[in-house]
Amino acid sequence: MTQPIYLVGARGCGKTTVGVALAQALGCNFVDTDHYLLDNTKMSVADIVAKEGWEGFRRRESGALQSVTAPGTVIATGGGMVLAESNRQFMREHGVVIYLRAPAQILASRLEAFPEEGQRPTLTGRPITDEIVEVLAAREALYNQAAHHVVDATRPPAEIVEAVLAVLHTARAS
Ligand SMILES: Nc1ncnc2c1ncn2[C@@H]1O[C@H](COP(=O)(O)OP(=O)(O)O)[C@@H](O)[C@H]1O
Ligand SMILES: O=C(O)C1=C[C@@H](OP(=O)(O)O)[C@@H](O)[C@H](O)C1
Ligand SMILES: [Mg+2]
Repeated sequence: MTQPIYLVGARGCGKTTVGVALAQALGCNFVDTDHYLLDNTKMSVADIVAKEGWEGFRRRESGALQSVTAPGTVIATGGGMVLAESNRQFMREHGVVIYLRAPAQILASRLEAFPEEGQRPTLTGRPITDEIVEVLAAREALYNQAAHHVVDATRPPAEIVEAVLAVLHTARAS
C-alpha cells in the first residue's frame, strides 16, 4: 500500500478508531488531522473554534490535510473535511477515499456515550441526536461524492477493518 488512505464520515462513525487498527493491519503509519492540529497548535478543536470560529478551524484542517498526506499512511479526517470541494478533490486525487457509513441513530448513541467535548464542540447548538440527523442530511451527498468506496460502519471495529481490507484488495485486483 503506497497511496494514502483517507477515512471520511460523520462524527462517531469510527474514523479515528478504525484508522488506528487499519494502519496496524497494513503495517503503515496512522495520522488523524485533528490530532495533527492539536500537536501543532496545542489547542483542541474547541479551543480553535472559540478563538478563530469554525471558519478558522476549517482553514486549519484543510492545511492539515495537505501536510499529513504522504505515501503509506492511513489518514483519519474530521467529519467536516468533505465540506470544502477542494478537500474532496484533493483526497480523491491523492489517495483512496473510504466513507465509513452509519445511520444517525448509531452515531448519536456512540457520541452520547463518549461526547469528547474538546474534540466535538457543538456545530448547531442543538442536542446531539438532532444535530447528527441535521448534519448527516446536509453532508451525506458530500461523503458519497468524496468516496471511492463506502463501507458499513455499524459493525465492530475489527470487522470494519476486514471490510476495508477486502475493498482495497478487490480494487487492486481490478
Ligand atoms: N465500530 C464501532 N462500534 C462501536 N463503537 C465504536 C465504533 N467505532 C467507534 N466507536 C466508538 O465511537 C466513538 C467515536 O469513535 P471515533 O473513532 O472517535 O469516531 P470519529 O473519529 O469518526 O468521530 C468512540 O467512543 C469509539 O470508541
Ligand atoms: O463533523 C465535524 O464537523 C467535526 C468533526 C470532528 O472530528 P470527528 O469526526 O473525528 O469527530 C472535528 O474535526 C470537529 O469537531 C468538526
Ligand atoms: Mg476522529
